[in-house]
Amino acid sequence: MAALVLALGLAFGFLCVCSLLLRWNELRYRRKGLPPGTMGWPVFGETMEFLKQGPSFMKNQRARYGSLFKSHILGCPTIVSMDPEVNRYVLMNEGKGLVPGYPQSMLDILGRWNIAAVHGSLHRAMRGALMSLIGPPTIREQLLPKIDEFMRSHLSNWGGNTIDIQEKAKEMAFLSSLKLIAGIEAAQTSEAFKAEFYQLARQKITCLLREVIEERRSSPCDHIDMLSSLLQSRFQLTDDQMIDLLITIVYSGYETISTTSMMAVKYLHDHPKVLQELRKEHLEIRRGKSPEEAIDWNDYKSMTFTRAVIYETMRLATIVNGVLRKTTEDMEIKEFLIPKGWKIYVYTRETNYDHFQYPEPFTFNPWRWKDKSMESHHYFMMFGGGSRLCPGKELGLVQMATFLHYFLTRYKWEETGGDEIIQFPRVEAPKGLHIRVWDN
Ligand code: HEM
Repeated sequence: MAALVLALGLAFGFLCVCSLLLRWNELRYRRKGLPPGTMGWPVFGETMEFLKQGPSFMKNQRARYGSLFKSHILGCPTIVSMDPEVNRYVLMNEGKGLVPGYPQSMLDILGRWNIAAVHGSLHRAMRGALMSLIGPPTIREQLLPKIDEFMRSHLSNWGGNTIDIQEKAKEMAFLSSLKLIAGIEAAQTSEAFKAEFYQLARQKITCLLREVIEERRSSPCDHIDMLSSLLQSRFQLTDDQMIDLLITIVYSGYETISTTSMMAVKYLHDHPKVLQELRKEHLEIRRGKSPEEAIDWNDYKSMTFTRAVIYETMRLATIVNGVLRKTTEDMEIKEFLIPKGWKIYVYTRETNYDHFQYPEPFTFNPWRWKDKSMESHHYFMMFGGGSRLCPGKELGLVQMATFLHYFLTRYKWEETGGDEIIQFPRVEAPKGLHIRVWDN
């Protein structure tokens, strides 16, 4: 009996302490004008709930507090915005007291000069340098032929095998960017990079890139790749800035491109009509070409259904949940006051499933993108917006379209079955996505 009373007493005491802590944390962040919401536990906030429940946590909070609410997630007091108007305002007004708000862990990998860590005139200069490396004119003249060559070789000899398409898509994204940035193709060098990259070993990647830069300076050969463009660029970046820019290119494209490509293969497998129409588009392009002939810019531009399939994949799978900003001064948004130093999570995921914007939002329907105005719609934020609109958008699309071109024209496939795909915090197949492939 005494033990029972003691246990009940302890449980009661524990509940009292918990509710006091929660109450204390709410009071700590109570400020006039803040949006409604809860702040969770001291230090940890609501991070556990957010990571465990993911999108449901966001939806529940929205149901209780509206599209703009406060929380404490990922170590910071944060305003979560699921309001498309506010999201657009935040993205379009970077200069007015808003800067990127990514965690230190990400900056540690990408470096202090990475484009997401710099603002103002330095950001404009880095962006100018980056666009000259990966903008549409460079893709057309220099990058597309290399991407074509890479995809042909990467997608060879798959027929008759069972492969993990998640792994192949990751290799595709990583190795193609190495080829584009510094012409790295030798298996030995790319394997060295891959090992460090997969372990997020920034220091070693920096050393490897520094060696490549030194070699390039001492070698008399003419190279045509991003590194040589940077070395001759009018933007005159320092070696450290160049290295951070190159690392950012590899990291930014890696997960986005590989995951979208894997999910496109998944959705195409599950939707034979879409697959049929897409294959028709690609066979039509091949019809006028010899097997060894590369695809060119006009071929890419004619891939309108492919573009629609890629957009629909990115929308339905939600490859990017949102972007983070930090306030550098107190600011007013929609009659609320956001204190200096708070994060704003521009959470765009739910916009992808908006019934008005995308009727039957949970159906995979690439035809909805045939209406070209969808891509320039105010609420289309899958590539961000404003002065930080993804500079790799076109390059990413070209890489994925070329990958699909060779995959569909060369092969047929079926899933071996049983592989699980999770959607949050990021889209992945924890044990891989295995497919049996045979020649077309
Ligand atoms: C499916 C492919 C891709 C998706 C969905 C995507 C998405 C995004 C989004 C949402 C942003 C905005 C981030 C923000 O506002 O804080 C962004 C920025 C960025 N992306 Fe992409 N991206 C893709 C491919 C690429 C590729 C291939 C590259 C590089 C080659 C790239 C490089 C960058 C860079 C450097 C930024 C930062 C721009 C800045 O801060 O000015 N992205 N991307």
